[in-house]
Amino acid sequence: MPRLAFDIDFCAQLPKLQGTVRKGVFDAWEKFERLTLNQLFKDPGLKLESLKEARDRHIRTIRIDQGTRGVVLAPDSGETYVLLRVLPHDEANAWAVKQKASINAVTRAVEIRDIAVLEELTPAYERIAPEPEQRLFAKISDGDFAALGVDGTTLRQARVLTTADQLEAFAPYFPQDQREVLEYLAAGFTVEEVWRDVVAVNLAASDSAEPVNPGDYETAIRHSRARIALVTGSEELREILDKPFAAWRVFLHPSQHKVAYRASYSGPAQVTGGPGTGKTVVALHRVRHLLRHLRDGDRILLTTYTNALVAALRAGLAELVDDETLRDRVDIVTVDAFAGRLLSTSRRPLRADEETVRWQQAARAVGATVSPQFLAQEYKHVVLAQDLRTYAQYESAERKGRGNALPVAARPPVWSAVEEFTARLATDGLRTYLGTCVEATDLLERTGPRYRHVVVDEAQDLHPAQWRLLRAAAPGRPDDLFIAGDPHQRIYDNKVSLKAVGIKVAGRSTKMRKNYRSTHEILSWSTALLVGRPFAELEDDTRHETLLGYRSALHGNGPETHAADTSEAELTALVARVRGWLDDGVALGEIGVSARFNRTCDQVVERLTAAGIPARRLRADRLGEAHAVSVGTMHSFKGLEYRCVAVVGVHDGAVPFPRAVTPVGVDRLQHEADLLAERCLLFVACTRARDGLYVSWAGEPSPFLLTAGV
Ligand SMILES: Nc1ncnc2c1ncn2[C@@H]1O[C@H](COP(=O)(O)OP(=O)(O)OP(=O)(O)O)[C@@H](O)[C@H]1O
Repeated sequence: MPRLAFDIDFCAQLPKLQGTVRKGVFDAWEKFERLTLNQLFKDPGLKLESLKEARDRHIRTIRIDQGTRGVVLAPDSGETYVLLRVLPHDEANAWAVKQKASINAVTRAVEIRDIAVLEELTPAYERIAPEPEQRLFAKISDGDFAALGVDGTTLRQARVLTTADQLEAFAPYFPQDQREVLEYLAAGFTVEEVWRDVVAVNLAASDSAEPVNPGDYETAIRHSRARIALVTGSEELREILDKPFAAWRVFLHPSQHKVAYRASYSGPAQVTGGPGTGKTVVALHRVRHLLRHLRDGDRILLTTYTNALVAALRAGLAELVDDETLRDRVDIVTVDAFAGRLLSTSRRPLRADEETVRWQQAARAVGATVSPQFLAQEYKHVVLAQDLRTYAQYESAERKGRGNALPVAARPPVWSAVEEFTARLATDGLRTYLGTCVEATDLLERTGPRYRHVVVDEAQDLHPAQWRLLRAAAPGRPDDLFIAGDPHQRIYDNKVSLKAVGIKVAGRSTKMRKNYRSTHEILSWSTALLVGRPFAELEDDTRHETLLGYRSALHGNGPETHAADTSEAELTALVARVRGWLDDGVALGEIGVSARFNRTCDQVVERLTAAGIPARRLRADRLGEAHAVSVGTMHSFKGLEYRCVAVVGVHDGAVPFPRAVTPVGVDRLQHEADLLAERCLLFVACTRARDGLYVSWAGEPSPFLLTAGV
């Protein structure tokens, strides 16, 4: 039976296609379902035409609606055709004649290349190329290229390239799998790494040891799951057409698929990766996989850091899992809310501003002479982090990672202050979030785990007390914990060795490298904010990594920066910028504005509203609001994304915010950690942007911006 499948590049076009064109696509798909190939070729409405000047006779066009044609891959063998692009009539023909389809000899997947453009570019580059040994791929042998699936034609073209910039110019025209191989090699990955991380993951889809049959497109299409969607029913197609941004539901990269749909992990598993590499997407698909195999009575906990992210995860899961009763078996809550629910306590959580006063009172009551800031940090980073319950334990505790010595003789008053602080909280009907986690963990350890699986997103900011709670929430069995996080986006100072909290992910940790969100320009600019900084890996504090090696497949404009003389002028410029985006067709709900302080956010809302641009403070219950610009603090932007993002108030004295940075004199290591958290905060805010990033300040720019070339 014939059928029409859909290429990922067609899906990328979807948001821009008009309703009549989408309907035309739907009608064409239906025809393929109803008619035989013979009938399809004769159908006067479909007009399945070959093109006279086509470089590849397998590339044809079909009628979508008046004036619009679809370009399809129409193989001789098999009955599956693939819709590659939908374009106005003349453009469709012009594009179609230049394309050539082939089957990758190693990955066995279908690839499309713009052979006409490649053949035109190659001689021009050859003329200006230096000696072969100075060219981009001089050190890679033909044999290695072949082993990675690079064919003779691509090899000849790749051999003329001298710089990564030249590769970028060629990239959109190269066949997809081969392009990825070239880009990773150019980024400095070894042949072995590219084989393991790029090629082998693609291979997983095919199990045959037979040589590839270059004419068997039917099989090759099945091996192209990462790029070609086979739609099984009209409902599924309607969903794809109606929810054009949800490409991640359909096209997982093989590396994502492998991690999310692995049948089982023998213990806790972890996925790491830079911003926008699809960690949340993988976590959601993992939940779908676990749901499919969940036994009666078992439940899943899907947890993250903020309420806004809870709302985003809930919306994401609803897109991925249609069955509501199945979805009801997943509890989606923040870790703190989970702890509070377990205890069903009526005690009120302590606000941050109340904490300092209470530490002051506790210190005074027991005659301790240390500062409230020191006590708060000692409680969080030593007492709660190491789960110390008695003075004897505290006396012998190592205080690793603290930058100030505390001789044993000085510890009794500190411990007394801690006891005083916690006792007063209890009498006053108050609690701290982390203290609640400790109590909830004790409860679970007495009464037993509540979930079969726990899936954690944005894991990098969790405190050891929160990790212990999650560890206790599921029994230590295969697939107990699935953890997604990025150490580069740590914006609260919780450095955790997972091993120390009883979670061993060694051998079950995967790193994602391909950024699906931001353009290459936004990603590299933002990365410059961090370059040269060592980051502890989540699972092992002794290993260090840099951000090098993350790549974005998308291109666009670079970030725009704006230096204003005054805050007033900065707000005026912001209004103009937002208006510019709106004029360019960006929807209100696709714009986010972020600042370091609540106060600035309020001013932004006020100014935008006064200018007639609807704007709202970001709230979990309003995520995805279509009719207003979202305005929120940098902290609240964690994990979210917008088509266009403005980060404002990035001036000296605000980022880093001096009050959030412990003075060197109080604790040298804490000072460094706090500075790094502030740097990461700016990085997180900037990497929320998909297509457009705008960064502004009044007066002197933040010193962090200087590393990004401002
Ligand atoms: N395979 C895919 N195909 C298409 N889009 C994808 C794919 N994977 C992820 N995306 C898109 O990329 C964007 C980033 O994904 P996601 O939020 O999962 O990344 P993340 O790694 O969790 O990001 P961050 O750490 O910055 O919060 C989203 O818009 C998502 O829909």
